[in-house]
Amino acid sequence: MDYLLALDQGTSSSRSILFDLQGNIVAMAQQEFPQYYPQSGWVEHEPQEIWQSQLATLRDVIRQSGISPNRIVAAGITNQRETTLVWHRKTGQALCRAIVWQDRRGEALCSELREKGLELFIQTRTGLKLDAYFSATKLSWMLDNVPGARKLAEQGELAFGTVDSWLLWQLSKGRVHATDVSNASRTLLFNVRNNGWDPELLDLFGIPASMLPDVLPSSAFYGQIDETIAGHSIPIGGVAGDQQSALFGQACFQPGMAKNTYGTGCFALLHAGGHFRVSENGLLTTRVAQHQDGLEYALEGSVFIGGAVVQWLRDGLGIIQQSAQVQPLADSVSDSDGVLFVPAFTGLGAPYWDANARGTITGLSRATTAAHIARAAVESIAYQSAALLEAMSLEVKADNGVPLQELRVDGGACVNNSLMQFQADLLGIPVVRPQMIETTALGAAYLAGLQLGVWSGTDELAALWREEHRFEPNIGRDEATSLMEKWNRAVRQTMAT
Ligand SMILES: Nc1ncnc2c1ncn2[C@@H]1O[C@H](COP(=O)(O)OP(=O)(O)O)[C@@H](O)[C@H]1O
Ligand SMILES: O=P(O)(O)OC[C@H](O)CO
Repeated sequence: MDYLLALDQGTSSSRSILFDLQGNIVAMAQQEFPQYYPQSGWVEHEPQEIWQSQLATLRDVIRQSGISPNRIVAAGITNQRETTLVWHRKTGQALCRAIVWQDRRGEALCSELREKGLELFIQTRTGLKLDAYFSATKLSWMLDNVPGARKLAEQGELAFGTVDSWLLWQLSKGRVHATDVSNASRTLLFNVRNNGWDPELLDLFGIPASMLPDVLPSSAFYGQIDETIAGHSIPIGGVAGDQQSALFGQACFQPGMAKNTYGTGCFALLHAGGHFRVSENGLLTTRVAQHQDGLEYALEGSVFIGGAVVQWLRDGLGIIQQSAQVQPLADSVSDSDGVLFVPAFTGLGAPYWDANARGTITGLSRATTAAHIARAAVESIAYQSAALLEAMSLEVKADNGVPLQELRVDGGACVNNSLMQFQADLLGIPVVRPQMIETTALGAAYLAGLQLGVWSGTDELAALWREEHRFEPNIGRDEATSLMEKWNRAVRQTMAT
């Protein structure tokens, strides 16, 4: 029996998972690492802590499994996206801490460019909104603020990368400086329609082309994990950003197929085939993980506070002690008795895009209990996702694309059956949970396995996908519409505050 290794470098922890060739988990190791918040709106990671935690889990998973590393056919990398790193080519030393995707310090440059009317120009090339979320303004900030950085960059001495590139550099002992299309398409520097770094965008953000990694398809030969790392060299056959990797791991290979990941936030991606859209509903167009020739896109939208609302019930309100307790508490009442909870703690993402909105709980009465608030909190995850997916459906319908048939789900909060049922009720389509919910890591393993010839194509992968539970809509469309109207009214109140 042979194995595939997935390295999953997330925002709060690094994980390594060993899969067998049927896509079953054989062993898993995880390590959290520190987050740094040097000032309001700033979020940083220490590059060495990212690498050392990933390395520790890689070694740990191999040790735990008792498998000889020469039986690992290939490794795949998947990662938190947009987070920006720069290092010295000669020494491999990081220039400064990584600027994390949540960091807002690039906002000043974004508004400058917005004032110059460049938003649409950028969106038609990248598919993205001009926002500090993406890598370009983070990289530009480093070049302007770390003493001597711009000069070194212009002399070709610095390398830029997202987290995948940083890991590739470390794993290959400085031999590989590369990224994949799904990660490149989150930088605001990559022209997703002609598949290359865009000279005009580089000019706009002041980025020297010599810093950039080579861009490869997501399933490709990236080089070897150096033999000193695991005792045997292992080919790296796949790289993808975590949300695109989850879309791949969910076997959403055809237009109209979609997944929603219910983690701290929620990330919904709808496969859009070869159709590039400039969204008018605040959605992003991004490249899917690429395993063959041709350009394929996904529509993407995110909910900032998803499962995190449950953490707030635990840490902020103290009405539960553990996340899992939310379900029995919420299920102890038959409905939220008119309570609506809009958890706009950090503003609202797609389709509302209001950075200044703040959370509200409406409809409180003397009869309201902690259970009603818990129920409203759980329902808010489904309401926000439904609004997002509705915007996606409208967008697809407007240009006769393939409509959403069902929603595949994963992420830590998808274990909540009541949440999944309510999601199906609101959407009016089945919500389907697979047996394997570690789809992010699985996607990276699939991409690597395809490259090494473990599978001949995506049909074989689609056959490995197994349904665990299907939640069919239980309410009429009129009732769902009326619920969404009430929700949207509550959202408007939030935006007015
Ligand atoms: N039973 C549950 N119902 C709703 N949310 C839950 C439940 N169990 C865990 N969560 C939430 O799921 C999130 C964890 O999911 P996970 O996929 O591990 O997140 P991430 O990858 O973003 O760290 C947490 O925000 C937690 O509050
Ligand atoms: O690391 P996660 O799972 O929080 O995902 C982060 C996303 O890739 C950000 O775009």
